[in-house]
Amino acid sequence: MDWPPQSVDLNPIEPIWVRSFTRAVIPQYSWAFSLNFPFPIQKSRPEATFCIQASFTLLSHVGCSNVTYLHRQSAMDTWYMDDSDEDQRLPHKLDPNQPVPLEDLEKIGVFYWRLNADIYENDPQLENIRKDRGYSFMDIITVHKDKLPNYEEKLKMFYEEHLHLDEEIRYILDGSGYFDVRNKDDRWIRIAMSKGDMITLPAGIYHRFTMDETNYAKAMRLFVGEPVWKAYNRPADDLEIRQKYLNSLKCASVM
Ligand SMILES: CSCCC(=O)/C(O)=C/O
Ligand SMILES: [Fe+2]
Ligand code: NI
Repeated sequence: MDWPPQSVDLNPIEPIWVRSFTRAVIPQYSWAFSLNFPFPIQKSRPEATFCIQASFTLLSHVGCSNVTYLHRQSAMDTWYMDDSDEDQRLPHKLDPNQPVPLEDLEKIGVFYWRLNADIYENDPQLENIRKDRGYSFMDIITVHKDKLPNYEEKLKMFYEEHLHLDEEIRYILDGSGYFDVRNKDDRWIRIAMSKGDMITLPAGIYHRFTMDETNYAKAMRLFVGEPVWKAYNRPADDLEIRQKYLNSLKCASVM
C-alpha cells in the first residue's frame, strides 16, 4: 500500500470496517486509525474526504508503528501555562494546576516516548524508532552556558515562538527543560522534559523551548535526512506547512 494513499474511496467505508480492515491487513496503522477516524464516515459528510487526506498527512509526519507505540507511556508532566511575565524558567502552572492529558497532545500531533537514556548508545528501542520513522540523522546538543557557543543568544532564539518545515524530534539524555506548544485554541501547553523523555513536534506547530531552573539539558536531535534547523518566527501563517498543519487539526474538530 502506498503511504500516504493517493486517493480514498469513501462511499463504501464505514468506521467499523475501516478499523477491522486496518487491524487485519495493516495492523501497525490500526491505532492511528482508531485515533483519527472515530467518526462515522458517510456520503453526506464531504468534509470527511478532506479530513482523511489531512489525517494521512499528519500521520505520515508522525509515523505509525505498533513497535514504537508499544513503548509510549503517559508519565510526562504537561500543563496549561499561566500568563505571567515572570522568569520563563519557572513552571508557570495555573492555580489550581490544569494538567493536559497525553491524548490531547496526540490530537495536536505531539507524540512522546519514554526510553532508557543510560543505554542510548546501544538501545534497541531507540533503534526501532529511528528505523521505523526514518530518523537517519542524529547529533547531540548540550545546552549549558559553558558548553554551547553563543548560549544566551541561542536561548533567546529557542524561546521565540516559531515553527519548522519539518518535524522536531528531541530526546533528553541528561538534565531537563520545557517545550511549550500551542494548542488548537492558541493556549500554551508546557511539557516538562527530563532524562529519558523523547518527543516529536509536528511540522507547522508553533512552539518554543526554555531551560528550567537546573539550566542544563543534553539532548539528542534526530531528523529525517539532512537536518534543516531553520525556524520561522510567528507570524508564519502564510506558510504552506502551517496551513497543512491547521487542516489536520480541523479534521479532529469534525470528529
Ligand atoms: C533541548 S534542544 C534545544 C531546543 C531546540 O533545539 C529547538 O529547536 C527548539 O525549538
Ligand atoms: Fe526548534
Ligand atoms: Ni523548534
